[in-house]
Amino acid sequence: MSKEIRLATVNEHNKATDLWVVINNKVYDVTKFRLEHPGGEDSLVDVAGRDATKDFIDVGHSSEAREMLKKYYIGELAAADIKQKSPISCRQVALALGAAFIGITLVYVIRRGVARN
Ligand code: HEM
Repeated sequence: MSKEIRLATVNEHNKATDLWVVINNKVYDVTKFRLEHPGGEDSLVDVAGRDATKDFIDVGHSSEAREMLKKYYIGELAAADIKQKSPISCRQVALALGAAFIGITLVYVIRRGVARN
């Protein structure tokens, strides 16, 4: 089993010469990579010791960049530090409301049609 790393531990590795980041609940040591990073050293130092998932995704990194991550993988973020997603997403609520609205409208239209005849 892969090693579980606490977020508090990741937070300690927050400088250029000791640089860990979390991306998609996986922990990476990019201390050496920072000097080779095509997006510059600073963008990595800015997120040192913390969750960089959003920053990494926002840049729109290539599949090559995502593939490179494997090289720097050191472990999984501890389960206790993983934010649980709400079981019901906003999208599901919107879909359910949309379906209910269409259903009610259909019943109304059909009933009016039946009443006319
Ligand atoms: C930690 C793992 C990371 C790896 C392995 C990585 C790798 C790369 C690679 C290979 C590129 C070249 C373009 C591409 O192939 O997409 C790139 C560009 C870039 N990266 Fe990263 N990156 C990482 C994290 C980050 C983070 C956390 C940020 C932002 C805070 C960032 C910001 C950028 C920027 C601004 C560019 C330049 C984009 C451009 O000029 O088009 N990267 N990165």
